[in-house]
Amino acid sequence: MKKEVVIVGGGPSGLATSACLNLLSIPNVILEKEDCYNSLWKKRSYDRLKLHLAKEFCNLPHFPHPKSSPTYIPKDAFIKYVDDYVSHFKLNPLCCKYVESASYDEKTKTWRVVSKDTNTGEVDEYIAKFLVVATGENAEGYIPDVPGLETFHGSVLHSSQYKSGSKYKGDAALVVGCGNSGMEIAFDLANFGAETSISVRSAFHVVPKEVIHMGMVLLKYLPLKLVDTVVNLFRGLLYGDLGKYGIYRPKDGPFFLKATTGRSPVIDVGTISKIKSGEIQVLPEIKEIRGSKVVFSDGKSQPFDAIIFSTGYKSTANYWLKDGEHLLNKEGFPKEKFPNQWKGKNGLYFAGLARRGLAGVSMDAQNIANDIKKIFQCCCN
Ligand SMILES: Cc1cc2nc3c(=O)[nH]c(=O)nc-3n(C[C@H](O)[C@H](O)[C@H](O)COP(=O)(O)OP(=O)(O)OC[C@H]3O[C@@H](n4cnc5c(N)ncnc54)[C@H](O)[C@@H]3O)c2cc1C
Ligand SMILES: NC(=O)C1=CN([C@@H]2O[C@H](COP(=O)(O)OP(=O)(O)OC[C@H]3O[C@@H](n4cnc5c(N)ncnc54)[C@H](OP(=O)(O)O)[C@@H]3O)[C@@H](O)[C@H]2O)C=CC1
Ligand SMILES: O=C(O)C(=O)Cc1c[nH]c2ccccc12
Repeated sequence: MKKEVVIVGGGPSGLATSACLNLLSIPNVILEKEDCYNSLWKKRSYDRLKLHLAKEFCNLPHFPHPKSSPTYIPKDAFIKYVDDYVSHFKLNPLCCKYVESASYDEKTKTWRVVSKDTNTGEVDEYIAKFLVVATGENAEGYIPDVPGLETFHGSVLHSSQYKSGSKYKGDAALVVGCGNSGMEIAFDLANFGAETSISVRSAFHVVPKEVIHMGMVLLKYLPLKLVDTVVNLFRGLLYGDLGKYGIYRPKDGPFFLKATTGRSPVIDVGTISKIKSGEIQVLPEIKEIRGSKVVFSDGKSQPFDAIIFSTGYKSTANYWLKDGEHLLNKEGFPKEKFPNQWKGKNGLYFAGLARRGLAGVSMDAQNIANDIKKIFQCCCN
């Protein structure tokens, strides 16, 4: 099948890019491997999830969140917002289309995209001038290779499979990893009456959402380092020194780290108060597993009924994008740094790989559509 633009991935990035292209009357198709679009939010996130950033920082292009919605939008309302986005822009993502490969043909100067229908096994081939990689930063859950994991007697899952703590009441549950997922899942488990522990490997920032909001607003007027100083001041006043609870702060500030490494500060949903009260136990790095016991880096061990690996995600763009090594690093992210990371070569684009959340998704979609429009006009005139 010949298409002008093939977009791989029907999450917010793919949908936003398609909407921007539709507005410029550029034909495009979205291929999504799951049986629904926006699958991360619909199928791979926990029940109590809310947007961590205020809604003004989470708009998709040309479609602000309704005035009536709360500042911090719950998961179901965000799913509805994306459903409304799809209806409003008359998007038509093709679901159950798993993209197996995409390669560039120098001779014809086109992309050849091969997809397989996950229901029928039918293979389709698309030939396109432009290819948009929109498979996301969170395409696959990552679980580290912990020695002895296969011997564990209890249940093991990744944070993307966790829904709620309701079935863990009374269980000893260990959360590994203290990013936003781990810290919120630990809070949820404790709320549902699990005996909860969290394993912490390195230093991280933890900040209340109101302080992050203040920081995001200040960033419009003040230099980043100054904003970090103000944020750290508030954080210190609100939490004090968390070192005695096993939580240490990185040397660089939260917004500096976000901008330079993409690592988000942890936005506290109440976990710190449960750590301070002893309801959640902080443990060091996990070293190995022996049956029901988990051994930590300080040599101590404890039995657990369940381990929830909240150890992050992997981009999978490298798996299916052939000869992408010169543009993608081995983690599957563009080598080019923000703000130039969205544009590849030969009509290749990356949407949603800037580590800047939904605001980054929105910028990428608009940049990509406008760039394609420019090239499209040149070719057609
Ligand atoms: C738990 C969680 C909470 C988050 N909360 C926020 C937040 O509050 N604010 C914020 O700004 N950001 C947040 N993020 C960041 C998140 O990355 C964005 O919200 C958003 O979902 C990114 O959209 P995306 O389309 O780039 O990626 P995704 O939503 O991951 O969509 C990618 C799509 O590509 C599909 N796909 C993958 N591989 C293939 C293939 N080979 N063939 C076909 N289809 C494929 C996937 O099935 C998926 O549907 C959160 C992330 C997580 C994990
Ligand atoms: N409501 C919201 O808005 C939410 C947003 N998110 C966002 O989704 C994205 C993914 O978040 P998340 O799922 O938390 O993943 P992250 O990548 O942010 O965090 C992963 C955590 O796992 C740790 N880790 C990784 N490998 C190991 C290992 N081998 N041993 C021990 N610890 C390890 C990391 O520690 P180390 O620093 O040492 O590598 C880190 O603490 C982020 O951008 C996050 O902000 C997530 C949840 C909710
Ligand atoms: O939820 C995330 O991880 C995001 O990437 C959203 C985001 C974009 N910029 C930020 C600055 C501080 C905290 C979160 C974000």
